[in-house]
Amino acid sequence: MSVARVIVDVPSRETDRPFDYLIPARLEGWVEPGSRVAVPFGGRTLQGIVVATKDDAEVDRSRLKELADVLDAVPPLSAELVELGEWMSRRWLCPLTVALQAMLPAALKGKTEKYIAIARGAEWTEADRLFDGELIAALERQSPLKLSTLLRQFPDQAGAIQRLLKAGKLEELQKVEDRLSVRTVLTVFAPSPERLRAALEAIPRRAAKQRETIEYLLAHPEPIAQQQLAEAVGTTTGTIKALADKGFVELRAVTEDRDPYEGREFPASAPMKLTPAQAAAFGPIAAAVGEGRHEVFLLHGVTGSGKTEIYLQAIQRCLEQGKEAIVLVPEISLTPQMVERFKSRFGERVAVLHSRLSNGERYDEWRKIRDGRAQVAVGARSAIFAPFGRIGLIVIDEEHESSYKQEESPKYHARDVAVERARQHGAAVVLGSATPSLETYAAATIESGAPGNRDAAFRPVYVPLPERVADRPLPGVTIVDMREELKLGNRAMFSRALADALQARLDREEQAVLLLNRRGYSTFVMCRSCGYTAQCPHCDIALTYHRGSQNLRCHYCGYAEREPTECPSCQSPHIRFFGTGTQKVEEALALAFPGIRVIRMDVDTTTEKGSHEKWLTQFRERRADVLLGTQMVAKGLDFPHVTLVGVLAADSALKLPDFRAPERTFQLLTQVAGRAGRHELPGEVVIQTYEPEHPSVAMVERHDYAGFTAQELRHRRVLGYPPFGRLISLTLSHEQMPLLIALGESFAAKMREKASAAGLTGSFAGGAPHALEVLGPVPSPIPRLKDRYRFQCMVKYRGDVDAPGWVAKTLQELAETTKRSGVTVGVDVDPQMML
Ligand SMILES: Nc1ncnc2c1ncn2[C@@H]1O[C@H](COP(=O)(O)OP(=O)(O)OP(=O)(O)O)[C@@H](O)[C@H]1O
Ligand SMILES: [Zn+2]
Repeated sequence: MSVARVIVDVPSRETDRPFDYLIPARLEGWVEPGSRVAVPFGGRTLQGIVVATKDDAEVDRSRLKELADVLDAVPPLSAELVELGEWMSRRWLCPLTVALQAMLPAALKGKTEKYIAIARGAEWTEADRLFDGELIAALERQSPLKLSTLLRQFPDQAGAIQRLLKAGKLEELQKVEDRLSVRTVLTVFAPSPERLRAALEAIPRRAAKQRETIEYLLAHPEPIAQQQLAEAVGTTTGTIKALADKGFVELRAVTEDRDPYEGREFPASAPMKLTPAQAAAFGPIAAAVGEGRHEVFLLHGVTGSGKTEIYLQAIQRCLEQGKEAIVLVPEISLTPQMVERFKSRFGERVAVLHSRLSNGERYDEWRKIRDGRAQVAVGARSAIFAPFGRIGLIVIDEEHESSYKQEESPKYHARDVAVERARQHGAAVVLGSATPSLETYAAATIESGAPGNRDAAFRPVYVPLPERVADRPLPGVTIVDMREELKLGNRAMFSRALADALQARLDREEQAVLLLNRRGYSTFVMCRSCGYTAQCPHCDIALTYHRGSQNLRCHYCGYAEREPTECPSCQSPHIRFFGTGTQKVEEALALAFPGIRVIRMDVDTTTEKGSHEKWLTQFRERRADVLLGTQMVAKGLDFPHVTLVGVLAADSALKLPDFRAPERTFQLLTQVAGRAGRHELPGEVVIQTYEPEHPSVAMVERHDYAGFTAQELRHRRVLGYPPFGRLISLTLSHEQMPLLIALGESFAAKMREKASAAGLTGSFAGGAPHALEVLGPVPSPIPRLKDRYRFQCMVKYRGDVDAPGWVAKTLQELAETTKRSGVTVGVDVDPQMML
């Protein structure tokens, strides 16, 4: 008998190591790295993942427990993914189980369920039956029975169950339950023609329908769904069941994939002839894919330069090598239009993974990948864990998107995972963007690399694509200073330039996209008389006004209160809602342009499943003049009749206390501007702002990515921010502030000790090649959430410094103190959000 090393699904630092279990004889041969198992752990049964197996010669068998069960016929993870998980847990300082669980489809994240069973040898007395007869009868019919089901049937019997448990007549069991549901279809399997003919002999003449069914099967011998067969013959499923009961045909439940794109047609598309610029960019990528060589490319192509066609042809090349490809796109741009481009080219070979699928649908798509029925996985962030075994290419579209970073643990960045996974597979990586992140751009273009940026080995090959296809020009951009508008007496939401441009579109029956940049901007409530703003009583955050329910809500803790009619502080009735919501813009459009047809896309109008698709189809079919929305209208859309893009409040996110705010603003504006004039009709862009001279706005006018980046990189270099330094942030939270400050200070002190012990004496600002600095503890930008104070420490380092290792070690040294004080510690390595 051998031993399995299991990572048990308890996400804490203390249990973050493999535990050994004996593999009982009945499970021998079923257990390998990546298997999902149920194990006894601390008196409970829990789910775990096997990370290794070993011979029991090395261990003291008498001390080990046995595995309770293996949960899948085919292990959901592979040895390669288990190793990737180990790498992630070191890279982002998270427990291994957290990394491994992130790779499983939600349907496989088992939950432990309690079951009640009749204890072995239990004997019922008259009294038992008298008091608890129904309960006992239910268990006698089906034992074990889920506790939750039992309590649903007998809502007031919790006491009785307790009593019988204590008396040893019932026992409690634990099982790991999958939420996995497969759809099965009853399918008829016909035997050989000889046997069918024999059946015909045996069935009496009066059973006409049975005979017709057999005759039908003689003519159509392939397996057929029971329902479908009944319809074809013009009978009921009863007839078929009767045949199955007599053994004339076989009836089996067959698993069927749920196809989220069922009933949709994807007209086949042939590869396009690449433009010379595309061909030049494609060359080196195709070579690496063809040779099965690991190489990372930064495909820097302006909006509408035809990057997607390059992805498609690179994937083609990859499939020709008999390998598999993963394509990541931001969740928000996983629009039907994007999916269609892949499905049209590769048809059935494409599996799509995104969060708008149901758990069941996602599980089915995932199985297509694992079982080798799909070779291309298109999906959002977590699709990077697609269970392929022979990856030849990984594409990350819009590589600068912050949604590739997961904000909860494991706080991984899909781009980094992609590079590591591709390295293991000898696969090529294509990072595509019109506005690459400064980190990637610097790594690809700065001669010496950017010191301290991720790992030194990250040196993408720079592949530019500076022009749009077919010599189409980039759209002309007009920047409107809204302060000037105000001076001239225009108090409207739309500048004259934008209003004129919109009117021209209506006259010419062209279309417009309007972006309301609302990141960091909310509809809050303020008193005009005293300046009071409505705050959450539990968090240091302004409450947001919700027009639908007419209440004020906290987006962090869910607290809600009724909309005030007077100021709670000074009783003035002049309490107003501030901030421009998309609803307000919609109303203003209707007033200014009577009869205008507007589609509004924001969180409120896109909650329903399929709503994205519905709106975009309507817009594509030109059933609306304007597509108005938040960030979600900025990306990936390619509509021939859009000739105008308008941006309201371009600068609203610039004030956020985040050093990436200018970069994000520039990216968003450039991306949305890129939606205009992508086909024959030329495009125009109008950007309204209060800060026309800010580089994030001004450089968009000239489509000057290089200029913006050069300037921004100079700032970053001075401040030692990425890509010229790396960050690890530590967030501490607790109800009592002093505990936080004390723990934060111990952390900072211990980190500084380690730095000086390693001889890091040079200062960060002084430009030392290897340096480490600890900032804080200081209150977090949101200093209180859910009644808990929040403090943070920031570790800034560059060069050859093992800061993540030191942080891990320091947290270990402080584990006792942390546990005693009850302070919650969150670590974010290479954080993307500073809030
Ligand atoms: N070789 C080609 N010949 C003709 N048309 C092409 C070619 N390549 C791409 N196109 C067309 O050019 C348009 C823009 O291409 P695509 O959407 O791939 O650009 P992109 O670089 O991905 O843009 P963005 O980053 O803005 O999403 C599309 O309508 C596409 O069909
Ligand atoms: Zn709150």
